[in-house]
Amino acid sequence: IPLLLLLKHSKTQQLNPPPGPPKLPIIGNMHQLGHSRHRSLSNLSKKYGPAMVLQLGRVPFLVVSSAETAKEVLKTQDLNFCTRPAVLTLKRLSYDFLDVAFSPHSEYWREMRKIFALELMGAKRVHSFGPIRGEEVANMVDSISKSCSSPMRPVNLTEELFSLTARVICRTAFGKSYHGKEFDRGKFLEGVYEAMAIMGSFSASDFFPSSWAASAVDVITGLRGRLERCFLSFDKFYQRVIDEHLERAESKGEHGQEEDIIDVLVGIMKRDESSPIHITADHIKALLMNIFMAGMSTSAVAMVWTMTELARKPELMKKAQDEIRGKVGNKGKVEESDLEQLLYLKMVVKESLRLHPPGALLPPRECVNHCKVNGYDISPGTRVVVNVWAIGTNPEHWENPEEFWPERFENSSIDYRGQHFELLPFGAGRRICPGITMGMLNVELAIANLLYCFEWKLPSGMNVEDIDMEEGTGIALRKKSPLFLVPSKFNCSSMGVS
Ligand code: HEM
Repeated sequence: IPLLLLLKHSKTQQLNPPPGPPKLPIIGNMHQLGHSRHRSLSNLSKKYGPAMVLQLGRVPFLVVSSAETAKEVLKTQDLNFCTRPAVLTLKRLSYDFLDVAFSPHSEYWREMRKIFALELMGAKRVHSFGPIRGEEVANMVDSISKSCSSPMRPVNLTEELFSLTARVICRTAFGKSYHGKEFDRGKFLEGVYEAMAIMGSFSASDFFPSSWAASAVDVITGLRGRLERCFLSFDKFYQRVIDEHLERAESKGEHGQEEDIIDVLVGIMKRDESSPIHITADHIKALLMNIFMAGMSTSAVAMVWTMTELARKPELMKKAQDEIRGKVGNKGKVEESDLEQLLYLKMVVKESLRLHPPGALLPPRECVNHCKVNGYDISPGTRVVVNVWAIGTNPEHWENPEEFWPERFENSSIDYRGQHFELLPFGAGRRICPGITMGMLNVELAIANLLYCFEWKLPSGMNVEDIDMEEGTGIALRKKSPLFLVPSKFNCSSMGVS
């Protein structure tokens, strides 16, 4: 035994772990995370480097803060880092990891991801949901137009944009005719926010795995109870919607409407004998959880930050409006087919995603095999967090990184689809977001119509410096306080096409 201990000791001595701040007993570096995790971690990385290690409770975390190191982890060694840790809160909400987003890397995940990326989020399917996006954006424009009748009345744009994405995603997932009973629209949205708050909250069991004391802490803080209530209300609701879709499929076969996401999944469930995975109601529920949690607030958060940055720079807003109005002319609305030619608008959205990535820290990955990153040894079981916000504002990659300056992309090929590691709002590698096309269509169409249909001013007495840029807490990096702006209707009929 002493010989074995000696061997083990000499082996650990040879390891070269990444640098990191000194840690306290038991909690490690937890006290250094602060209110704004991406900013605290970014500050620490300025001292300890782009690959630094932190100990949170019993769990070691590798924090990545430069494009080069992100490329190493997300591309060169992706296979070693593309599993997700088995986090307890996510286990319940993902039906024991039957989903895509939190399921560990395995043959099962590959099959489910294929279904998600090709059958639910493939280009053809996403475009088939175009009429839903168009109608719901028009409803938002109508709702805002009503406010224009009282001059200088501010509109809560945060509320309008969250409600827009909720309507689009609900209709895409559940279909046009669906009206909830247990979970009406307002309550459903509350449920989604509660689930996201739970996912973003501190669970002692995740940092002290297999500890009875940590489980007790989660019971005492009420986290376990909240999680169970949240899970049960979603479960009951999803079951009813799935049953309705099954009945509809039995009774009518073809019902003549455009297929919604549950129709597609119910179809796979029925034809599925030869497929490697037998899809059940629980698989459908787990995927619905992903669609609501990963798809809804990310798009809305991106829209709010884009309008906030434009409100702070009226000259850029005017430039974007001139482009849109010049290209779209007097059609009365921007359609999805117009978006391709709105190059400045695309740069504006890209710049907003650089400065305010909704996923400021990528969802954690876990190292599977011992390996080296930047010459440092990384042990299996180490969780890996990529600080997308720190990379997007790293002065080594970006000129004047704090400035909102869409023109920086004018002669640049940098794009957000996982090939340019200085810009990672959708992540990269095998785990890259499979909802990019749908997310970007939601964001660009909404912003284009807001800019085309209205002139926007700040509420009276307010200056651009007064716009509150504080970030909220939670799983998506949202603007903390709602954005209020004053709209006035723009006369689109006066426009010609340039
Ligand atoms: C602007 C909108 C969106 C943003 C900024 C965004 C961002 C992200 C990010 C950063 C990740 C993690 C990627 C990684 O770990 O490397 C992710 C994963 C994911 N996203 Fe999105 N997303 C958006 C829209 C959507 C939409 C509309 C859907 C589907 C309806 C979706 C579904 C997913 C799923 C299922 C995953 C997990 C992928 C996996 O682990 O294999 N996202 N997203």
